Amino acid sequence: MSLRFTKMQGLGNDFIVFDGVRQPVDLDAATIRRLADRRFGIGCDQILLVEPPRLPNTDFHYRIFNADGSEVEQCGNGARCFARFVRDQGLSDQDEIPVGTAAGPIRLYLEADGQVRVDMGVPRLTPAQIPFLAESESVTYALEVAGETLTIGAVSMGNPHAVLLVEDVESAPVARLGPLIEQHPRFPQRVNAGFMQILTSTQIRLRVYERGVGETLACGTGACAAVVSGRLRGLLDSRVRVSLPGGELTIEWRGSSQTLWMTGPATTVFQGEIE
Ligand SMILES: N[C@@H](CCC[C@H](N)C(=O)O)C(=O)O
Repeated sequence: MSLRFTKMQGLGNDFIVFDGVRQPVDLDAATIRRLADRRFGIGCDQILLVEPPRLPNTDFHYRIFNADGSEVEQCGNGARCFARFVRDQGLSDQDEIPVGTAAGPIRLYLEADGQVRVDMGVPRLTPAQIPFLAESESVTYALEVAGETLTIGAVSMGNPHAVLLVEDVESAPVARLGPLIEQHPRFPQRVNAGFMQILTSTQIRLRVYERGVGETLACGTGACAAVVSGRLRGLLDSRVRVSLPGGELTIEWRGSSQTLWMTGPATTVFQGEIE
């Protein structure tokens, strides 16, 4: 089978994007792992698949696969690339694009300055929605990891996130704690682990160890979850600049039961065809 693809990136979080509207795309986990491999394949953190709509009042369905082959519910940097892709490929001529995901509908807005703004929906905080094993909902939880008690926030942006506060993001033990948190038995569907340094009430630094990938240069939903957790802890304002190793995002969230907005870039790197 020969497949046309586009390589894209949002803040260095990189994607292989397939148009599953105009060509049949049938991906199994082994094929995804092979395509995502940086030596034997094209290389990416996630594969994004554009499909015809499944949910009412949406124009497309957006599917996301991690480099380890697992299908996941949401991807923020991918959502911005998805918007740029459907416009550049002529699949849509709209500036506002409603899209269905496994986590529900989101809305993508192509801005005049080239940035993409995404209505990411309302963050989910109850343990069952994340999913996270806890007696009741709380702003922070104690999590035992390798003999240490960590204080984490737990947030779902459609996909699960644990958020830790650190003094200095550069020296944060992302490589040591990331995999242990990702696989922690209290997160039955595994989890993305964010390490957040608060600079001011309007600016944070963040590194994310992503479920199914490892540390990436940026995680859009991780940035959303960090701002939600920081705001619930009373440490952040409603509009926050998030500096990630690959660049910056702006996150806006007024508070509980409000929708969250993410704004940032989306870039095409190259196009190709693979057997
Ligand atoms: N890079 C993404 C998140 C991709 C999915 C994540 N690894 C998961 O398993 O939930 C983003 O930009 O949000």
